[in-house]
Amino acid sequence: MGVTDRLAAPARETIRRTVFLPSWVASAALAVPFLAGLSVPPTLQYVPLVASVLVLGLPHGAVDHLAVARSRGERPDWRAIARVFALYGLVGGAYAVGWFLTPAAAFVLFIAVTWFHWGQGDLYALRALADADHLRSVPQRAATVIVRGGLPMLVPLLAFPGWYRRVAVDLVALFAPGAVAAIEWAFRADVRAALAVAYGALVVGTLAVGYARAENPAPWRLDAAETLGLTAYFAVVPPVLAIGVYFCLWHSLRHVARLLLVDDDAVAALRGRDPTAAFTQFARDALPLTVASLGLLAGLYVLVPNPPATVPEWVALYLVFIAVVTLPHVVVVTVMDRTQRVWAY
Ligand SMILES: CC1=C(/C=C/C(C)=C/C=C/C(C)=C/C=O)C(C)(C)CCC1
Ligand SMILES: [Fe+2]
Repeated sequence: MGVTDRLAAPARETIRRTVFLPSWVASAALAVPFLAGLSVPPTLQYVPLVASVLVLGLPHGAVDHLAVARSRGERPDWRAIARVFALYGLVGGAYAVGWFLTPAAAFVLFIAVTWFHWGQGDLYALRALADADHLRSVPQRAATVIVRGGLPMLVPLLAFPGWYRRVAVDLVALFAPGAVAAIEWAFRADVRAALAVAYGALVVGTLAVGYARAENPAPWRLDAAETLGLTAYFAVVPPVLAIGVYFCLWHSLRHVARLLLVDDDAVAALRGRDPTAAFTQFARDALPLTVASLGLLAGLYVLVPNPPATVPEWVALYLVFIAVVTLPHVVVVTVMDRTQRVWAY
């Protein structure tokens, strides 16, 4: 792997301690009390998602304009930056129009894209940060992407269909209040049961093949423990809260680590065991476009037919905005996957 090769052992060790540990501690710290019957008022459950506007979540995509060039070992020049801006304008712009025209289909696409994207993020982390050697073939890696992405996108549908539906309604109702009718089928008990069986079989099958192919058992154990741990997490923690925390401390933190590892100044700081300096470097890079995003979010507020009034509706508007920027973000990350040889042998 390109990334692994460039990295001195101490830098990788620092990354693991600052990346894996917080995600495990946060998810366990939430799962255990909910397992014991804790309940949290609905409005409070939105806090992590709201925080993700500034803390890790939105900012993790705000350095996309620098990321591709850096992952190639180049300094981003204006041409490279302009290409990413054009990508965002074209792909994000087209998808934004799609939300206005067919909000229910746009919502389904949002779930599908996030499913793939959060899965691909975990595949990178397994290969580059956890040194997984058990994902030897493309089908195994594709299955891992589906398994990992399904944890935040499918398990909440199985465990909390009411919550899931409520969020879907909030998103599409910004554009067309009745539009959720088109996706009502997804919340039916028989559909969810079929999805649960198929997904369960895929999880077991993927982990079993990985076990058989693992030379080094430790990364496989990490993969299995994360997969089963997150299954429990998304099965017991209400989804808005669960996804809010996962978005910041799992997906985004891992992606920020990936970005640090292609930034020479940040790598130097990590080598010196100074993660704070490395993360400060990231914050500086991410600040301008995070602020610009808030301006675009305000623009979306003006444009939607039914502007938000309550916290859940504001979060719905934010999620639509996230959807629009996630599509080009996935293109950027997929290009990084290629340069960093995440799918190569
Ligand atoms: C909040 C929430 C949902 C959707 C969240 C999504 C889809 C978030 C995507 C975030 C992205 C793509 C971030 C960028 O990396 C569900 C599943 C409808 C269920 C209920 C709670
Ligand atoms: Fe991402």
